[in-house]
Amino acid sequence: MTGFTEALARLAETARPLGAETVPLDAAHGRVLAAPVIARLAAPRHAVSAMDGYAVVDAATAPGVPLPVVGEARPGQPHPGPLAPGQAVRIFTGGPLPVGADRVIVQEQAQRSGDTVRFLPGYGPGWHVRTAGSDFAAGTTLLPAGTRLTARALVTAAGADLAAVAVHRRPRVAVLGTGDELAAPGTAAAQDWAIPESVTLGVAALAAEAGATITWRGSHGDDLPGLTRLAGALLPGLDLLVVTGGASVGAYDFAKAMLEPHGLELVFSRLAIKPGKPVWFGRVGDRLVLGLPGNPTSALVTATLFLRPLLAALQGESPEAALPWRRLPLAAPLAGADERETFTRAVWAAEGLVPIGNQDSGAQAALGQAGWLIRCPAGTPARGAGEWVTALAL
Ligand SMILES: Nc1nc2c(c(=O)[nH]1)N[C@H]1C(S)=C(S)[C@@H](COP(=O)(O)OP(=O)(O)OC[C@H]3O[C@@H](n4cnc5c(N)ncnc54)[C@H](O)[C@@H]3O)O[C@H]1N2
Ligand code: MOO
Repeated sequence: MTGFTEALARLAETARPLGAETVPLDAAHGRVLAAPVIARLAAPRHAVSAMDGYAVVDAATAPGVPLPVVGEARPGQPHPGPLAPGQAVRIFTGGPLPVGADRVIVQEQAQRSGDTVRFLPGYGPGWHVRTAGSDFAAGTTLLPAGTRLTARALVTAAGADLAAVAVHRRPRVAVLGTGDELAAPGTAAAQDWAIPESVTLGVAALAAEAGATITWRGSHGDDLPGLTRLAGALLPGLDLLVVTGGASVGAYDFAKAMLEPHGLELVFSRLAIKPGKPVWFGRVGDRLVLGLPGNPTSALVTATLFLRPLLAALQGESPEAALPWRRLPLAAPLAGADERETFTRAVWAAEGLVPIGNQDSGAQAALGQAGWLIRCPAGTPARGAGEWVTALAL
């Protein structure tokens, strides 16, 4: 069986970034840059005031000495002329510093009387000037390619005076659940032996959160010819097909078999991880296919561990960035791992991580509570409260 780290490496090698498109900044939130953001102008463009007050020539200013106020500077509206030593200009935050001025004294330290102003003793020490280019110079690379555009990064891109950015195309993803027993949520109670089809909803939501466009989501019974036809219909419009269930060794596990007539080439199959042993990944031509177990907890844990990095790689982002492991303390004992690397579901209590009591890979109630996954490499012994572990937010 293949280990977790090796499986992730093979997945990252197989997934090439999708092509680029240009989108306006309004539509760029959450997208991954295909080209760097380079500043089209400097910020600030000119020396500006950082406070509301008076611009002066420092060497010609002293406490208590009245200075004539010769004009006003506001953001976007400079004082037209230069400032002579011994003069002051009323200035507001962001206003351009008049030529000749080198300092701003805040208005709380000023006494204005008609057209003159005098300053209180101890008006220093701040000069309150942002020099031209002190944030960034024109031509500076502000965000490298591969950056996901967060709310914060959008401010940087807009501040660089870009109207639009080049980003990788969103992966087109279909999520197909398999199983005769599956019924649409809300309809299972009325059918003998049916269970609500819960998994594709969560997997599709996780994929959408990671930047995918969900082109199709649904389920199909365990009928090999029907599944083969459905896969054939879905694949041409996709970058990635995610199949849930039918991944194990049972007589009705058709997830891989349905793709064989379409030319499935497996990259890995069966992993030394718990949960998630039946996870598999492959290619059908230039389409990718990821198989997740049908058990709900297994499916969502393995979607976190494999689908998130896969979608990151398809969007030109580092796959490692999709799994930000952290070192955190335990607040309760943690069982050890056998020969399979184990991912234990946990919650965060005030003092640290507490493993959830029900670790069944078919669980749905415990899955809804779990906020963390604790990673235990194969052969890790049991650990106690206060020890530190590697964990990932789910
Ligand atoms: N003899 C063996 N049996 C099993 C093995 C094995 O190695 N040898 N592996 C086990 C492991 S581990 C897992 S995980 C499961 C996963 O099997 P499948 O991926 O083939 O999943 P299914 O059999 O289709 O379903 C398992 C379980 O989950 C329910 N399910 C499936 N799809 C959904 C869905 N969309 N929504 C809600 N629930 C779903 C299904 O009804 C089953 O109860 O295999 C073990 N067996
Ligand atoms: O590997 Mo299965 O996902 O343990 O239950």
